[in-house]
Amino acid sequence: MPIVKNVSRAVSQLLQSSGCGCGVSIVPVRCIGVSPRQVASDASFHSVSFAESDHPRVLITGGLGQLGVGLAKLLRKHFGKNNVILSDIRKPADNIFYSGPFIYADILDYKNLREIVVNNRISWLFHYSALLSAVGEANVPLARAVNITGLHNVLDIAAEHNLRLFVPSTIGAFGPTSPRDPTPDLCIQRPRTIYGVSKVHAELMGEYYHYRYGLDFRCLRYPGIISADSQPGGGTTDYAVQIFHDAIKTGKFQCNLKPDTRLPMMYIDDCLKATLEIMEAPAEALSMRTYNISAMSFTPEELAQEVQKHVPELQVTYNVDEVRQAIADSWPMNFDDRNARRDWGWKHDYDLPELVTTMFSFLGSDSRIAQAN
Ligand SMILES: NC(=O)c1ccc[n+]([C@@H]2O[C@H](COP(=O)([O-])OP(=O)(O)OC[C@H]3O[C@@H](n4cnc5c(N)ncnc54)[C@H](O)[C@@H]3O)[C@@H](O)[C@H]2O)c1
Ligand SMILES: C[C@@H](O)[C@H](N)C(=O)O
Repeated sequence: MPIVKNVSRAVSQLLQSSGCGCGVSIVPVRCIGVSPRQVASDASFHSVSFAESDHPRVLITGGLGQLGVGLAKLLRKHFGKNNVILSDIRKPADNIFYSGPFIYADILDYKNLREIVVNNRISWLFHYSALLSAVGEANVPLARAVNITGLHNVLDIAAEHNLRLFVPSTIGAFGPTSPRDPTPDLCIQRPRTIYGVSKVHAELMGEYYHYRYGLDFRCLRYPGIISADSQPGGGTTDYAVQIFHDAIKTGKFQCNLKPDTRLPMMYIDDCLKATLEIMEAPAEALSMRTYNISAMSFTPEELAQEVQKHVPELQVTYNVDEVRQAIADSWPMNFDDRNARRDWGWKHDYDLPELVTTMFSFLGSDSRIAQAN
């Protein structure tokens, strides 16, 4: 009888302690072929990390998309080439394969992912695999599997192995009933795309695992990201990358959004800098676990005018894609990122003129691609 009493007291203490996020000692552990179950552990994830002198061992999922290769390059500079493993389900180009460790990892294969984390002693995981807004609408079952089931696998493995976990969210996590100008961190989130729904789910699940199990979950809501040496993966903001390539190649650009569609945007270097900064921020500095980050906001017309300062002969026409336009019309026009600036010192470097100049200096010469090799 006393044993039963002690056990029930311990269980009730554990349940009461949930919510503070500190010292919670139940971890969800999944057994292959068995439904999720819980085992006791004395881990405190907030304090568990690598020793001060060590570098984290990093895994990037979905690393061959627009953002992953640049992230690997930045992290390898900080933590050493062999401490950062890039992964994807696609075959890497030679220059990427030979620039550092690459591994096949399907986030829908829980066992394979767990094996990679264990065998490589991973301590930080950047979860980049996703189907973006436009391709997600074109294949909802796949988007649901990758963006939701895949996230569940990543969350369980991260909690089980005490990982620090970064999951990017997006301006697409807001919807038509959210305040759009500006959009604060905390407000109504009722997105109308499977992409947005899956990202709100990721934000909430990550925060739930943080408060319930102590998982060190960190999340940034990225604006549309603009990069010179990597192609976007099928989103609503892709036009803002394509215009540079078309301006150089043909001098003609057909935009699939209306000229006055205002969306938050960011240059890739700012995005990756923010990602590293929030992962390095001391836990005490983070009053929240999901932050908006912002740099600039523009319309296709404003971007075209800035591009025409470099390519005056550029001709821009508009052929609106109804799916993308409806998505863009439901997203924030301006992003309020005051909390990120206050809590961990977020500050962007690139506004529209610097972005455009930098894009042309990279695209004009192939210097950036050459540097990556
Ligand atoms: N690029 C942006 O403008 C932007 C903006 C906001 C948020 N984000 C987020 O940042 C992350 C990276 O974005 P991105 O632009 O590089 O995306 P992307 O679409 O370019 O790349 C996603 C990658 O995920 C991989 N992937 C698909 N299914 C997979 C699976 N089953 N297992 C493993 N990998 C799989 C794809 O092969 C692809 O290389 C995503 O989570 C995205 O939602 C991106
Ligand atoms: C905004 C972002 O999440 C992505 N670039 C998209 O348009 O889907």
